[in-house]
Formats: sequence, structure tokens, C-alpha cells
Amino acid sequence: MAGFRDLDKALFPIKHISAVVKLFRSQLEDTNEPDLALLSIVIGLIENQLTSRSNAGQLIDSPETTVLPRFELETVENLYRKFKIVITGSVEPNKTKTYATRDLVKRVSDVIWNSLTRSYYKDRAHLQSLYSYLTGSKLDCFGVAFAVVAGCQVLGYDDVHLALSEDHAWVVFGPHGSETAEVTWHGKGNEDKRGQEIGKLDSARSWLYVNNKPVVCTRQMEVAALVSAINPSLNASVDATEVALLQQELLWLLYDLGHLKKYPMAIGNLGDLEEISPKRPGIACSALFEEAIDAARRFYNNQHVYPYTYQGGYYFRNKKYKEAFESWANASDVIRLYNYSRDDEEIYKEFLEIANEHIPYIMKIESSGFEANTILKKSECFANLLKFYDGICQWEEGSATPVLHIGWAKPLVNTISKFDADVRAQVHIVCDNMEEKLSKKNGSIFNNNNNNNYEKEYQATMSKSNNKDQTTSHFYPTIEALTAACSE
Ligand SMILES: CC1(C)CN=C(N2CCN(c3ncnc4sc(C(F)(F)C(F)(F)F)cc34)CC2)S1
Repeated sequence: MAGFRDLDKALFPIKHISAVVKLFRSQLEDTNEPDLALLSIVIGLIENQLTSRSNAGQLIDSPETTVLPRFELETVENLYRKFKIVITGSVEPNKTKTYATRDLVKRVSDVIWNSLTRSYYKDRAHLQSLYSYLTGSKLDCFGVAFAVVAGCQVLGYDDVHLALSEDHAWVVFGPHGSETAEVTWHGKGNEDKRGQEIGKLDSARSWLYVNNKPVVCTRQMEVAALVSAINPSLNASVDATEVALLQQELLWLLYDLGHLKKYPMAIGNLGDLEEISPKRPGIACSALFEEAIDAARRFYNNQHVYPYTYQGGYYFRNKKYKEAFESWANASDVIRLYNYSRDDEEIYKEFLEIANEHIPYIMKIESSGFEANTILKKSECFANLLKFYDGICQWEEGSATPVLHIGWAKPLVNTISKFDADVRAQVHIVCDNMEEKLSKKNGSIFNNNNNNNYEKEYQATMSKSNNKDQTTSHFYPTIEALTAACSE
């Protein structure tokens, strides 16, 4: 581990954002073991100081001139030393340079787990860093997983790494990261499964474990995860702008060093920050959302939903409704191969908001009669809408837990009825994924393209449906399911 070196200490007392960027740059460039505990304590200290007192409204113009409260070396050193003592006081360091064992990982998880405050509001902001752990004995579920990896780094286990789905975190360890272990809890009221292997049960088919295509982090990607977890919010409606600027500068540093290449959500986070306040003239935020989608397709066999909802949200905010429908149809094309389980509330809420808030809002605007170029005349918009709804229907099929209810059907019928018959007639439905559907029904490996040939298949589909004269939507004959849902 790089450790807290003299050249890092020389940057203290930290008074500017640019000094924090220098600390991260030296940790990321000078060693292949950036010190997770040090960086998490520094970031947590800055975030907590700048979001705890009413700091809103400070004029922020650049990383060099934005004044931060002084962050003293001694404060950081004391917390860093405390973390080392907590960990090495309970678990013996790895003197023989062996791989970690399940027992070791569980013991580090127990040290963190048993030292947390008995009961506190787990979803509160600013509970993700080691600063929160060491000064308040509170961590959120991501923070526990991160602390376990940082603890294993302190003990000298460089094989223990953070694994991230879109709503859960765990660790991999052993030769080639071949072993997995739960180290934190997920959701509310669920018994934690700490120490157990990942996704061996029916949860293997739930979105929560992304069909075993998680982001498996390097040390540098673990730094990207702690930077992504920075939460600039002062309260529900105001952000501390210097914290948001710091997060954006650090994400660009990680991007330029190539550490976001396989991390779609971090690229999406950078895209959201760039939409608000562009810092890089050459790279539009829309290009970042496309990059996140490409990464998910290339490295995770297109099993992730969020890259498409980052992009769909951007298009929606910028009134590009035809493009938003396409992004949301692509998101639905991912979820349809999963089975909905009780652990998937977060993505359920995401699709619910799109189907029952965003799409109805768009239909209201577009049918106000003043839109000359209305999407209501565009067959590809109707096709993408059907694809969006059909993916949700397929998501429900074969799942133990139902997805759709009358609350979905009303906005759905209302939306479809806004398109004229002649527009609807132009949509030709091709049923070309019967084998996928049957394999999901029969419970076999639910996407036979597990060996990552999404890219080839994607290119083939795109070349097939390039004919412009008609809109061919490749999806399932579940219009019956759709109308059945509507009549319920
Ligand atoms: C399109 C969206 C609704 C906008 N923000 C989204 N985020 C914000 C950032 N975010 C993330 N951004 C970077 N890395 C991670 S790792 C992670 C997690 F696996 F759930 C964990 F670790 F359990 F918290 C979440 C997450 C979660 C998804 S999705």
C-alpha cells in the first residue's frame, strides 16, 4: 500500500481543491496500490465539513481559487492511525503474502460490522466514507463494503477487491478473484448474508446481481467508487458547489488516467456533472452517456440498465423525447431477461417513474396541439414505447413477484391511445427472440449469449433493421399480455 508518504503530507494543510487533486494524482500515478483508507478519510473530512454547516452560496469559480476550510495534516494522520489500529488490533496482518480466505474476509467484515452504532438511519447522506466510520461509527451499505476492502488492504491482502452491481456491493478474493463473499447488508429488513457466496440461489436471476456481470474493481477503480460516492448535497435541494466541483475534477482525473473505462456508472456520474457545468469543451456529456453504454455492452454483456437510464434522463431533461424513448426501450431490453425479485425495488422504482411520470408528462406536452413536429406522428416512437412496455411485461413473466398492476395499465393505455391508427399501422412486429423467451421460461441459463457475444449480435441486429422505410421492432408477441394487463 502506498501509505501516507512524506510527499503526500507536504500537500497539507489543504486549502484548495487543486491540492486534493494533486494528492489523488500522486497516489494514483506513483503506485499501483493507492491508499484507500487515506483517500477515503481525506474526501470524507472535506465532504462532511462542507456539507454540515450552512455553506451554500459561496462563489465557486475554479479549483485553484476556491477556498476550502483548512484541513490539517494532524487530523488526517490521527484518523488514519486509528483505522490501522482498529483493523490490525483485531486481525493479524498477511505476513506470508498469501491469498485472503473466506474466514479472513468475514473477520474483517465482523470488525467493521460490530463497531457500528447500534441503530441509525442507514439511508442518510455522508455515511459512505471512513471519516464517517471513524468519527461517527456509521456507514451505509456501500461504506461497509468499501471499509472491508480498505481494511484488507491495510492487512496486506492485495487480492481482495470491491465488486459492484447497480444496487449492491460485495468482494472478490483468491486466485484471479475467483471467490466471492457478501460483506454488507442490502435493502431494508433483509437478513444480511455476510460471509456467503454471491448469487447461488434464485437471486442469481435478479437484477441485483446483474447476471454475474458486476464491475470488479482494481485499486484505482475502488478510488473511482469512493469518488463516485461523494455526495455534495447540503440538503434535499441544495448542493455544496465546491464538493460537486471536487468530485467532477477527481472523476476527470480518473477518466484521463483510464480508470473509468470499465465503470459505466462512474462515466454516467461524470456525464450528469458535465450537463450541469461543462468543464471539458472537447467532450459533450451526451458522448459520456454513450461511452457508458458502450462499456456496459463491451464488458458486461449488456446486462446493466443504468447506462440507458442515465442517457434517457439526459434526453428527457433536454426535451429530446424521441431519443429518450429509444434509451428507455433499450433499458427495458435489458431488464426483460431478468426475473423480478423482492431485492429489485430500486430498478422497479426507476421503471415506474419512467412509465408513470416521465412518459405521461411527455404525452401531455406532445398532445397539447402546439407541437408541429410531434412525436405522435412518428412510428419509431410508438415502436420504442411498445418495446419499453413489452420488456417490462417480459420482466414479469416467470417471476415469483408481480410487476404490473392497474396503476401501470391506465397511463399505458392512455399513452398508446394518443398515437393515430395510421401511425400505429406502420409498426411491424417481428417475433425473433422465441428461443430467448423459451429459455427464460424453462429456467435454463437465461441468456445463451453468456459468453459475451452481445457485441456481435448487436451489430448483426443493427445491420438487419437498417431499412428506413418501415419500423421493425424486434420484440415479443406479448401484445396479448399487454392488452390483458390493460383490461385487468
Ligand atoms: C440513472 C440513475 C438513476 C442516475 N444515478 C444513478 N446512480 C448514481 C450513482 N450510483 C453509483 N455510482 C457509482 N458506483 C456505484 S456502486 C453502487 C452500488 F452498487 F449500488 C452500491 F455500491 F451498492 F452502492 C452504486 C453506484 C448508483 C446509480 S442511476
